[in-house]
Amino acid sequence: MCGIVGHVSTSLVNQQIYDSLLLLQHRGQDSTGIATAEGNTFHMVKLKGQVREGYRTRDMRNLLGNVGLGHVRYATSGSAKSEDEVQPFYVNAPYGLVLVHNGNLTNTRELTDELFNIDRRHLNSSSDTELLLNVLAHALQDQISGADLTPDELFDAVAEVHRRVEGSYAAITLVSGYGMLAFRDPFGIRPLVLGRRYDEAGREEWVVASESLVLDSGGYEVVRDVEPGEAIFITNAGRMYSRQCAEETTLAPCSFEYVYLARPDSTMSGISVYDTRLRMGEKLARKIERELDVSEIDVVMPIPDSARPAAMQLAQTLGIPYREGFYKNRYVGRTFIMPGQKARKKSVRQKLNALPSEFQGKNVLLVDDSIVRGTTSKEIVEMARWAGAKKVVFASAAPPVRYPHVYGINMPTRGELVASARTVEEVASVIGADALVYQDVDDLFAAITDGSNVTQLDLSCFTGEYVTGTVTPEYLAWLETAQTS
Ligand SMILES: O=P(O)(O)OC[C@H]1O[C@H](OP(=O)(O)OP(=O)(O)O)[C@H](O)[C@@H]1O
Ligand SMILES: NC(=O)CC[C@H](N)C(=O)O
Ligand SMILES: [Mg+2]
Repeated sequence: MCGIVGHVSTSLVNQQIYDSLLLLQHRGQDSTGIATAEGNTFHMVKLKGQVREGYRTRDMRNLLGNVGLGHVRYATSGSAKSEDEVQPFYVNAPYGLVLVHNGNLTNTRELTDELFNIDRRHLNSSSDTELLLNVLAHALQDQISGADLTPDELFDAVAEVHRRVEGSYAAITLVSGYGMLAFRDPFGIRPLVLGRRYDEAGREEWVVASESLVLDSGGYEVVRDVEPGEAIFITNAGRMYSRQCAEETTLAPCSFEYVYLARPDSTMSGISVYDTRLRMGEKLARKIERELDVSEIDVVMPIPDSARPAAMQLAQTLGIPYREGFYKNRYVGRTFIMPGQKARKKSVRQKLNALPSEFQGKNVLLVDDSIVRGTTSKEIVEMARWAGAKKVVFASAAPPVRYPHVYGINMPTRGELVASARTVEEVASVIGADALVYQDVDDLFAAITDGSNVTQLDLSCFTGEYVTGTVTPEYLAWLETAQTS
């Protein structure tokens, strides 16, 4: 999952983009890039690694202009290591376009073939984002009629993107000389929110971003989410246009955003991530009450960071003390989104350390937001025992992850998923826990949607049902071989 942001401002935008990307760092750590538009010229800086270590003062100084966009990447297509796949992507025609993308396309093979053999467009990487940009550029080229580009021509091009492209995409594009275009796939799988503020002269400044916390911190009001299938165009002068560009839309946001990916202080589709995690904790507590003898549990502990709100609420619901027995090194990034199993495994130990005084002679209930590959939980259970725990019970605030996630989270092969071909008891034994309780899918659904207008979610990694309806067994088999590294 990546983080994207675009700003249309009345003053230099480089620092704002940098600040926004820092706030979105939890969505991707592989690489980052910023592009700005100064008149008809794009300035662009792309780097491997994270925002804080990457950008130098001289990079920032060159990023001139009042309009720009940025990206933090967590690779889901192609390779995390490839320099050629760092976003933004650029094409010089029509007009000059740069694009950032969060999501994952599922018809990349067909698009690659069509773009080369029919549209005669050159592709220089195996990134699906490069495909998305080229489909958009080709469609826009077909739309241009007069000397000046109109919002409707841009929106018609997005409509063509919706017709050709399958999968998930929240994207932001700069159109040289004109402005910034943002659009979201017809299922709204990946998030995108629009914000506005006023400068000292009362002029509008706009932002679109993956998460609302970017808006909060920049002093923007949340205007609304970009609707599924909708496109928004903001001119360089700050005039905003929008249009629904898809023939049919169904809002089905990715449930994994609420489980793990998004920051708790963000709100997506009108649903607070933090409140969702509290509700997940409460529902999981009820299930634990039904399945285990709760009086035997001495303490509830979260696996930092993402499990904290759920574990806190779970402990309160059960009336059991909540303790923090694992201490986290804040300088190690998120382990799940690191490329490569070796790095992930090493990082869990570097990242978390157990405090023996909290474990000695106790029956502990460890709560994590999810168990995906089982890398974290296996190490954690071992550490809890080493620290002196008598009994280690594990609870996952998400249901078993049994199916590949094809919409922008890197879990493409069933073989990697610890729960894919195992019963709950078998997973418990793999991770070394005395007992294991998973959230039910219905409870997760209710925890996310309760009190909101959202009636559908992408729950595919838990259920195997893919909302776009275009994910075939043949595609999933191909994915296993074309795995991102
Ligand atoms: O079963 P696994 O494959 O290990 O994946 C699941 C773990 O990975 C994530 O933590 P991560 O360290 O990425 O981030 P966090 O600090 O936000 O919890 C998630 O919160 C789980 O703890
Ligand atoms: N996680 C994402 O959104 C990744 C975007 C794109 N698929 C890439 O791999 O670069
Ligand atoms: Mg975690």
